[in-house]
Amino acid sequence: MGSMGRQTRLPPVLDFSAFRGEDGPAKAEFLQRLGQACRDKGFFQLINHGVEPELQQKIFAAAKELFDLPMEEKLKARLTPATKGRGYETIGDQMLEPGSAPDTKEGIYLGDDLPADDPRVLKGEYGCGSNIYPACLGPQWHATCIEYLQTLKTLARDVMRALAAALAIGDDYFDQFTETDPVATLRLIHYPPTPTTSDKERGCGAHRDFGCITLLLQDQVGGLQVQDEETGEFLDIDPVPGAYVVNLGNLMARWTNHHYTSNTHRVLNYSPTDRYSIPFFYSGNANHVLDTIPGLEQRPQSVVARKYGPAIPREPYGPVSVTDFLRDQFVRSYARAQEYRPKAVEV
Ligand SMILES: O=C(O)CCC(=O)C(=O)O
Ligand SMILES: [Fe+2]
Repeated sequence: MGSMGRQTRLPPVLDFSAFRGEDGPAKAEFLQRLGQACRDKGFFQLINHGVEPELQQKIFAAAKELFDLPMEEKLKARLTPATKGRGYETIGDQMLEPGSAPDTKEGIYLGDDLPADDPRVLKGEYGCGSNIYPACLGPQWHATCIEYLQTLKTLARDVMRALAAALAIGDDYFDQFTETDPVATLRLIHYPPTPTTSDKERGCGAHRDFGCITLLLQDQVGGLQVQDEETGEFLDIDPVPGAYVVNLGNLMARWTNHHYTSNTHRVLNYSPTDRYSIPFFYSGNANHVLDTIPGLEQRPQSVVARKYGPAIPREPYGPVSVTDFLRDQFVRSYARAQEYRPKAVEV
């Protein structure tokens, strides 16, 4: 394939104002390109999404403030089995890519603060709990995270409507999944430069996201790559200032009967600078039972997926709740790091 081929294999940058606006042909073209991106790689970038740059700057500042704290403070908010998918994880706690070394990133997971007597908390559902973060950061830090989380929930709901529109299943099809308290998780991540002396070290190992959609805000350092499923090649996703990188996860692939695909991506921060990124994972109502959307044609597995094995088995699918589907994948990614390095956190 020549340079033309490489160009066309890069995920598109899509203008969300075309979906929200009144210009019919522009909207139709947006939906056509969106559908194609979701079938091809399940990966695209979104601009003109309406999230204010000031809010994006505030959340990056919050991330830096956290990661600059002494390790002793950060470890007080550590992710453990008891914290139900919330809290701080240190370098090496997670291994997203089997066969690599544990990821050289640190991060924190945050979500809606649910009271201890919420039925979802009592049942121990994935991603349902209360936030834990270093107390020295104070309530303003937490308020910034919640403001950003709420803003991204609205954007995610709209992106889901666009995905439904592109599937021609009715724009509100996914509302059943999102209207009542969708599980949504914010992750702040810091990548020190990835050591280049080992071919096993990853900032973030190659993986497919677990949930439905991810809206990822990355800084200008670069290092995010998405795999071309036909050739296996990892393509650099050059940062577009302020844009969201939208990833479809395994839940969406399964729900759409593999009509839309999840994608494999990774981060190798080979720059000499620290990198910060803010993924937001949108997973829908915890107790929603997933079935396959009727009428969607299953797309064949790619050469790469066949070679390395699919991320999720294709058939048979019994009904599964969102919470069970997610928990399983999450737990395995931490258990893997623990087997590699027994002192890593137990989740
Ligand atoms: O930091 C990034 O750019 C990617 C993070 C990621 O893939 C994840 O948290 O699932
Ligand atoms: Fe990811």
